Amino acid sequence: MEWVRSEVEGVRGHVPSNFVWPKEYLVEAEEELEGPVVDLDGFLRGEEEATQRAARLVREACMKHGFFQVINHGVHQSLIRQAHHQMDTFFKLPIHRKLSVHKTPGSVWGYSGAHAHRFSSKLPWKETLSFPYHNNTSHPVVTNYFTSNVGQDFEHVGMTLERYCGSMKQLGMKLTELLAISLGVDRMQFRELFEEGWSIMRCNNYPSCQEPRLTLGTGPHCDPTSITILHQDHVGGLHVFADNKWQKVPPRLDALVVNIGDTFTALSNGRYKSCLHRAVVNKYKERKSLAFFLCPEEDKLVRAPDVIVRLDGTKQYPDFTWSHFLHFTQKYYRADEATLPNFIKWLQSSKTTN
Ligand SMILES: C=C1C[C@]23C[C@H]1CC[C@H]2[C@]1(C)CCC[C@@](C)(C(=O)O)[C@H]1[C@@H]3C(=O)O
Ligand SMILES: O=C(O)CCC(=O)C(=O)O
Ligand SMILES: [Fe+2]
Repeated sequence: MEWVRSEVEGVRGHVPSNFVWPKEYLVEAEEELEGPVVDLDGFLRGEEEATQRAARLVREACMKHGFFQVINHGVHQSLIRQAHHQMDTFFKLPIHRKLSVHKTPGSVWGYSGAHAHRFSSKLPWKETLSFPYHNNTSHPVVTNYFTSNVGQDFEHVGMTLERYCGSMKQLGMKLTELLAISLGVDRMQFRELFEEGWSIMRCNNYPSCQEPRLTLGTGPHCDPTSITILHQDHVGGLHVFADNKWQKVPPRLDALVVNIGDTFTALSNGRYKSCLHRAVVNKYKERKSLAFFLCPEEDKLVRAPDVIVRLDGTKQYPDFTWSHFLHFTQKYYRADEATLPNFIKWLQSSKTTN
């Protein structure tokens, strides 16, 4: 509880009131989600039939709820294990060291305990560490992030997480191809937008909680980003809203969870749903997850391909840049289930007032 005590006063073994979520958020999930588990092996080997099969599954899942899992994804199991281990090394640090990389206002990067420095109610029962990733720089950005912000003794942690991010970026780029195929556009359609983009890597630690039914690890939201590739540990706690109810995503250590985010919804002209999801906590076990958010290059325009817009007959979203959207979520709006429509309204009203 050290991480909570450092941020919030008055912890007495119960859940402080700013961690208690209103009743309507606390509806439990009864069922397990039968989302598709897409085998990527044939697609990654360039086999045509397997690619078409994978694209069909992805298309169906993205139109329904924006969520699927992938197996045979090419990321070594041992790298995933090591990344989890190194994230633990960070979260086990004494609080004063974690706070030395505390997020600064308006920035996505750094350590955050329950986001208590940003919000005053509906606090999430988690601590997070977020850092940027880019593969085409002359220096190892993640390793440098750790050595210059956490300490020289974190070089090895940084190097492992750098390799993990490298694998995520590579897989993310392949997923943009599969998504393009599934939308019926050129498979390289989205490459240019994402290739040079900065991705967001976020490590999540959800401590066990005395009263897990009163709070949430991460409240209901759609990721504002484009494609999220998540690995959850064996504990379980990720829920997806599908068929009008919350459903549990049972952990599968060999699988990676893929979510469509708001920015990809805009790129698909609204055909693909941004996945509404949340994470719950439990009384006995802490839970960890690694979330890699693939983002477009900051100042390039996010706009659905003309072929799609022509076929659909209308353009659902105005053009915007990821840097503008990211700024909206860090300065003006706490990401939730309606971030994209509210961003569009904000964009349009700021155009008319200027
Ligand atoms: C652009 C972003 C905003 C958040 C971090 C990245 C990607 C996901 C977003 C987030 C996780 C969605 C749930 C709410 C949030 C506040 C959180 O609980 O962490 C979001 C992130 C954030 O603004 O820090
Ligand atoms: O921890 C999880 O399972 C989900 C985390 C999440 O949704 C996020 O970080 O955006
Ligand atoms: Fe999320």
